[in-house]
Amino acid sequence: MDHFELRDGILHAEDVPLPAIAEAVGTPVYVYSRATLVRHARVFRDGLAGVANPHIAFAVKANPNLAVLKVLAKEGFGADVVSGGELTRALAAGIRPQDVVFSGVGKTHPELVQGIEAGIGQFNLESEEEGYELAAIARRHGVTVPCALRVNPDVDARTHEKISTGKRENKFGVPLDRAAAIYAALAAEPGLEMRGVAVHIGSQLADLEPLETAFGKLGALIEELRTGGQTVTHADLGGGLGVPYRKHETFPSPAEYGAMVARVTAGWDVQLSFEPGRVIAGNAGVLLTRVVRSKRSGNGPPFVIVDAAMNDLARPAMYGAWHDFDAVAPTGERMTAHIVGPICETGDTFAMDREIDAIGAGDLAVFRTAGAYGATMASSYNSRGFVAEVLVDGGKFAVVADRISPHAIMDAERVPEWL
Ligand SMILES: Cc1ncc(COP(=O)(O)O)c(C=O)c1O
Ligand SMILES: N[C@@H](CCCC[NH3+])C(=O)O
Repeated sequence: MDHFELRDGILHAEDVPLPAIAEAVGTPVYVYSRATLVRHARVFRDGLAGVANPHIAFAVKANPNLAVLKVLAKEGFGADVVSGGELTRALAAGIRPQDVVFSGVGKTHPELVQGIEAGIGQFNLESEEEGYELAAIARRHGVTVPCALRVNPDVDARTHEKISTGKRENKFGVPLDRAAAIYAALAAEPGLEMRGVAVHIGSQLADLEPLETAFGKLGALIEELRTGGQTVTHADLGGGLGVPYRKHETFPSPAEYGAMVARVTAGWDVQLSFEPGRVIAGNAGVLLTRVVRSKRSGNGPPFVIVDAAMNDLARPAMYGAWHDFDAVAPTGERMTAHIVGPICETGDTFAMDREIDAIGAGDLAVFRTAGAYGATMASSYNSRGFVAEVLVDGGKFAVVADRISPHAIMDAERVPEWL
């Protein structure tokens, strides 16, 4: 359930008719619902009722917009960040440094320094090498930094191969069979406080079993570490819970997920952290677009050319992902069409042979489930600029990211005088 519904035949975001946003801000534009973000945050937290004192860190990569982060900060969420830029955003949005977890395989030296200087809550180390580098920086700063070791459990998350992170061949974490030795080696380093373990096996997970398998392996590792004399007080279970992209699809609920977590982790005696992204933000946003024109295509269905493109919403082009497409003012008529953007690539295709609301030039429509991995993956390809973002709250709305024009991008470019 989300807050994007028809009222008197017009699609609204909460109490705001989408045509009002299109008129004020133009299209394409991402539209987020504050009420949906808040509801998802609470449903996720409530789902963890069986877990003592869970720490929930929103995966900033899913939607790093400052206003979105602030909504979640107000819900008591921390942040899972994977770059200095995300760290800066999380702090700017009011998330306390101690509630920030820093993940990522390629944290650079300046990013490690930034994390230390900000006093973040935990570094999730993804390699032994990173651990030694962080330890050296920590010693230079005269501090001891809290760390968890991310392990690669070699579990197939059964999701799209490009967003699977927990198979042996993926770049993430350290191999489970070396984890205890690496943990012990890093725990001996002055400057590091090895306090826990972390796992994240992938995104858009449709079933709980791979997660349960991964968590089971993590539990066994905790036991092994403790038997070996190590201290383990924290475990980070990552994110990954999938969301429906098509009407009538069902996914495990946060409550089912939480019940599984409570069962599997009973007796671990650690503080658990979570890094949900998509499940919080995905269905809290749509990409509002306008049909530029329809074009006949031989004997086949017409091409409905919209003003949004793969540079604004990359998921269909990148992963062949499905996003429901609905007219803002549906007439009840249906048609079959190919939905494409204006970019000069065949890959700029949102859907082929899709049955959709009958729609034509000038009409508004939305791509649903665009609140996660939408605007954040945008580019300015074909010199289209960067898409704008709007946050709705009841009957009001605000632009929370300006549209960045091709002019503004050009302003950052220089032609050397010798040319
Ligand atoms: C380390 C880490 N944590 C959390 C997430 C968030 O995942 P999701 O948006 O699937 O919940 C990701 C992305 O998959 C990730 O790489
Ligand atoms: N960008 C991906 C998710 C990546 C998750 C990264 N940890 C998507 O749109 O589905």
